Amino acid sequence: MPMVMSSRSAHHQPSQGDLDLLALLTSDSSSMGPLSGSTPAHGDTHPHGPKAKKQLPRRENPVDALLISAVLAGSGPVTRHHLGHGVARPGAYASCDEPPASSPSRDPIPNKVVMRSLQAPRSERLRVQQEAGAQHHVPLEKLGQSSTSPEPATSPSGMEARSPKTARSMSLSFGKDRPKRRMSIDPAPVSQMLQAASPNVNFFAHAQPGAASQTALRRQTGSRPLVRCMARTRIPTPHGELFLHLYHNTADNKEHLAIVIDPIQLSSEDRAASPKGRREIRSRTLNEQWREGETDMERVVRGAYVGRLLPGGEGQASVPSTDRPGRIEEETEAVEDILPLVRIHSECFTGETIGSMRCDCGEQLDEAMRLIAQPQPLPSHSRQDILPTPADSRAASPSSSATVPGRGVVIYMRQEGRGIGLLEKIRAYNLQDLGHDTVTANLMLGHGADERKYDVAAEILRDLGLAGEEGEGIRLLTNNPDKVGGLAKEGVQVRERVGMVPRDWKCRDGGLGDEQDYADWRERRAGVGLIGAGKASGVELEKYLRTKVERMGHMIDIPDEHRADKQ
Ligand SMILES: Nc1nc2c(ncn2[C@@H]2O[C@H](COP(=O)(O)OP(=O)(O)OP(=O)(O)O)[C@@H](O)[C@H]2O)c(=O)[nH]1
Repeated sequence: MPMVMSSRSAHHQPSQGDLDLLALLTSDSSSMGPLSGSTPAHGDTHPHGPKAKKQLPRRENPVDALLISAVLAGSGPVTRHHLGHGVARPGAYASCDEPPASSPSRDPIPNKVVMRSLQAPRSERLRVQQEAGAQHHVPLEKLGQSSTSPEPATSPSGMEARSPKTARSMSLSFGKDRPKRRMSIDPAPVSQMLQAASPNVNFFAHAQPGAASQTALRRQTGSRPLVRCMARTRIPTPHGELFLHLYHNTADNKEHLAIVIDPIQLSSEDRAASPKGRREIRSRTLNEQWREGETDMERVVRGAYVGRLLPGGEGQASVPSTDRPGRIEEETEAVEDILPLVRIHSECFTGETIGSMRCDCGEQLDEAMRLIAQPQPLPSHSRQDILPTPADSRAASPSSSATVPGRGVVIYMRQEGRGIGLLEKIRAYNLQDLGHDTVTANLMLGHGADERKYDVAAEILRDLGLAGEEGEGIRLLTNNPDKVGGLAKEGVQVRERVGMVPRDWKCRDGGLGDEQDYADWRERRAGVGLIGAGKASGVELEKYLRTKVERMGHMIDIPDEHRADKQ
């Protein structure tokens, strides 16, 4: 109901209209006639006549007569929206449209009913909020030192071995001119800054949306796709701590991953036990400065730090050099070291997540991580006939002086179903249940036997400094000749291939000893899912493995008892 009150007299004599209105509103009757003698409402140019309302709608809610009286006795033209602050007294908020109470144009009104608003208008509250925010706000450049300052030419090598000239200690909270404060003290501006810096879409799509521009990006680098490590974080696993890296690229919209096992980055014991001159496995694109004025806090949150982060964030991590991250510059003499062990692993939801035993993908992922994390004999001490024991794999540091901490990476490619995707793989499984093998099922669905490509994986290796262009090269964990050829074609130096033997075959043919070894394996199971778990086995797995060898040329010998002609 409109509550524009009739004009009031300066002495607060209620008009007849006011009294009529009061009587109407407080009356119990539902059949009142038109108001008699009412004066027009404020601003209303139509006197009561044929056009005037014959009846006012019945109010369902009881009306507080005292409230109405108070308004009538009070101030000037007021709507109910302004009711709360229309009657000014010092300390209350004045009517929005009227001059302030101190204005000489306003007459003091004796005996006015005082109605104080406990809440300021929204605009006023926002203004106060902003002022308060500004007082607590720390400029972005103060949130950690800006990364625009020149980096030392030398790069840090790790948390304990770092020298002051190679690594600059970092306060995660504030600049040097302020006393150190924990970053949790002031979360609001930090989160604003981090949210503004968040790359929540594909980096390359964000930078230049559209397929055409992605093609243009590729042209800039020849035929090679661009990759960028968007973030990295430490993950503790049954195989030790590792760093998970997430990549964007220009070739597809998938988020490929790199699981980096490089214990010297996190453990001083492993660093001491490693050959001098061992280079940390770090992403070049992650370590780069991404924009002018990027703060240390932004870099830390995306994982571009050296060392280990601790609660409070102070004193342990440092910002890496952007030119040659992770190298121990003081070491000039080349010292013999193991080559990084690399696995290019293709996503397999069924095998890795729900424990399918149609394939050995889950076991392979676990086995690859286990093998990379194991202490390794130096090449000159290499004893191919001795396989490390499960006890070795549990040990945090090398079990003998002839071994050094392992290192390497699993590149986890989102190429589900050998590149055909999960939907098509599920359909292929139904064909397999009808008796076809994995290759035939793919072909029947109109796919290639294997549709994977290795260009993005090669670029990720290059980004991690593992493509071998600077002399090192890798050992590749695979039985698949296409992987070796695919990476070599992309310029990766594969110095050695290391076979992946299914655990079931190892246990049975004595390669790992006997069932007792397998029992040990099960014992060390500490993770959830298949990581840290045992072996996959079963008739369907046997068939799958045989197909890989017999139809896809995988370079592994089928044990006698598993050959089809022996069954
Ligand atoms: N299309 C199809 N893909 C499968 C099937 N079983 C597993 N995969 C996929 O195969 C990929 C693993 O590749 P494999 O050929 O088993 O092994 P590989 O990686 O080429 O070879 P290795 O390096 O020796 O292990 C994963 O992407 C799985 O999702 C299947 O029956 N059909």
